[in-house]
Amino acid sequence: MEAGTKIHPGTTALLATFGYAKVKVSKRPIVGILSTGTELLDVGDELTPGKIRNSNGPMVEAQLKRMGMMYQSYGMLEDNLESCQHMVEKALAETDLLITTGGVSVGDYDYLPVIYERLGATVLFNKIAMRPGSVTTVSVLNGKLLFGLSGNPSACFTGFELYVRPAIEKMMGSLAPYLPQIEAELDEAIPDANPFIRFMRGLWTFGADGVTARPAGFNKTNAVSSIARGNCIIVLPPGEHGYERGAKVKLLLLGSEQGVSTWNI
Ligand SMILES: Nc1nc2c(c(=O)[nH]1)N[C@H]1C(S)=C(S)[C@@H](COP(=O)(O)OP(=O)(O)OC[C@H]3O[C@@H](n4cnc5c(N)ncnc54)[C@H](O)[C@@H]3O)O[C@H]1N2
Ligand code: MOO
Repeated sequence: MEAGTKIHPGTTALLATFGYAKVKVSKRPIVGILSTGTELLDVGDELTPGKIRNSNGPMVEAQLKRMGMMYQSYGMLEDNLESCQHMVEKALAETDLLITTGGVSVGDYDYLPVIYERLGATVLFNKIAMRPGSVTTVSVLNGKLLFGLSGNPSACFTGFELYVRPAIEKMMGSLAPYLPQIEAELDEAIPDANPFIRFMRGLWTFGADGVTARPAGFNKTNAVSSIARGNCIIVLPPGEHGYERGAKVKLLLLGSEQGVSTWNI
């Protein structure tokens, strides 16, 4: 088996068959997660005016778990420059890479860009011509990557799958770091046009017409329900027109937790 091959039940069986009880593997990096925002409440807290429960922290943890990764959570922090900087420094010292959510745009209380500057981190990019997740920022300090994901849940989710996931896979020497990609037909029109490439939470199915896909519900950047219902990301290239039903699109496939109700074999 080639170095960089993922060990799954089939490869485990092959190794066992040929007498390999132990093999050399890549070390899994430890990932730090920090959610920022004065408006954030813990999952178990009662909602109060102007507050919102922290869904990004648990979501990113679950995205890492789905990849089989280990993580260290640094919880939530209010938008306070000193305490956020202190926590970023602590987290960087204790982990191999750090994911932060929120506070990365141009608002008065968006402190991550200032923290990167104060720490002397090299910003690799701080704007991407895509929707959602345009504010996704990646910097590097002493060889450690800092992923500044958007606070908006759909943008945070997308930023993880498009940028964090392949980076972690590469760190482990993976030969196939990107989400699997297939082609499908839209079974619902997406009428609005967008000058930027869009990565839409979608739902793919396999039926009489082959593989078809549709948006997984309300698809705004602040939406959480479409992340919950989606099983793929529909890639919509930029343009002056929307997409008709039947249009061919590319899909990036997410985990396969969602089964089907019946088989038609
Ligand atoms: N002048 C400009 N303003 C903004 C731009 C721009 O280009 N120019 N881009 C907008 C875009 S697009 C996005 S996305 C947001 C992202 O800003 P941040 O990443 O700094 O995120 P926050 O402002 O901290 O939060 C955005 C939104 O998400 C909610 N949030 C934050 N953290 C969590 C969490 N852990 N769980 C659930 N929800 C969370 C937060 O309450 C806000 O509603 O910037 C735009 N502005
Ligand atoms: O980064 Mo913002 O999510 O493009 O919506």
